[in-house]
Amino acid sequence: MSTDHFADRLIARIEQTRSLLVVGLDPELGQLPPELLDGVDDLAGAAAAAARFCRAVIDGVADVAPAVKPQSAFFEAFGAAGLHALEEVTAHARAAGLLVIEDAKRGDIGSTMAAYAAAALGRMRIGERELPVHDSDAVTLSPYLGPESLAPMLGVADAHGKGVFVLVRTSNPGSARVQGLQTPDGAVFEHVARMVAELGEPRRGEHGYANVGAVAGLTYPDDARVLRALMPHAFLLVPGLGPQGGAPEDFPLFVNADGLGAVPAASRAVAGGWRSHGDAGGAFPTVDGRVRAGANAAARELTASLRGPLARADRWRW
Ligand SMILES: O=c1ccn([C@@H]2O[C@H](COP(=O)(O)O)[C@@H](O)[C@H]2O)c(=O)[nH]1
Repeated sequence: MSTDHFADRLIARIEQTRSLLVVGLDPELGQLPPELLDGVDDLAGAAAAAARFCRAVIDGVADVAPAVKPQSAFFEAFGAAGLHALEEVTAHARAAGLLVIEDAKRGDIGSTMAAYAAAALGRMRIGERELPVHDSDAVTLSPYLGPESLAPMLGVADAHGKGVFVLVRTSNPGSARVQGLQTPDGAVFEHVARMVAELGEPRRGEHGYANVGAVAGLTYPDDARVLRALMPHAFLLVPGLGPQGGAPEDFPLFVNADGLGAVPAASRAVAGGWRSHGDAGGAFPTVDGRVRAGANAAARELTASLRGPLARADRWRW
């Protein structure tokens, strides 16, 4: 059993790749180069094409990003073949050295969460044996069933060096309607942030960061300060770059003074790099090469766009 700590592993990868960028893998078929879908006419073929696309993206970003974030919905949409594709993509990313954050947004009563924990973080007990299942490094969780609903997932995370990211302030426009509701002690998302901090306090690694992180949308930069103050030791997973309109210049608001504590996540802006960056003078004759090169160039460009604003923290003067 690994006793490594998720946040320490994430920091090690950040230092190795000199990048904070988490690359989302959202293989919606419209995002794939059309050649990958030539002759595809069933779910198994579509799932295989999606997996091939994700493998090429992974190969393109393995040296320039610490982690990938497969969106499980896009894999589940292909049925059983999609689950197989998700496992294959996860294994490919881990073999390439990337951490894998499964974006599954799980949340249910405790007994069901134990099954979700086995499914996402990779251990299924059968009799005396504990068998590896789908081996992600972390998973996103919904907090709305309360802290005890998260306990089984945290138990598995603690035992196996894994992590969780709890939805606190999501990037979508409608999040304000629920998460932004005001109570006498602050907005609902502030209560959730306090819960994340409490759950994380006994779960801090060598670098001081907890294996309980939070999702905080880049599209709500005005809330970054309060979130950072309420959860100083949580890693924030910050989606919203690119098509959702989040501005790279706002990302430093989510980062701690040590230059750590937040990782931006971008899916379409990187995986879609084959459209804009992937054909440098026809240098990449294969579709896989084009996807790989496009993702690599887009990831480098996004990382560079964050580096300037981050330079105030010593760690990022690279
Ligand atoms: O608050 C949240 C939480 C999760 N997401 C997920 O991130 C990606 C976003 O894709 P982009 O192409 O980078 O916009 C997607 O899988 C969402 O489910 C989020 O956007 N916001």
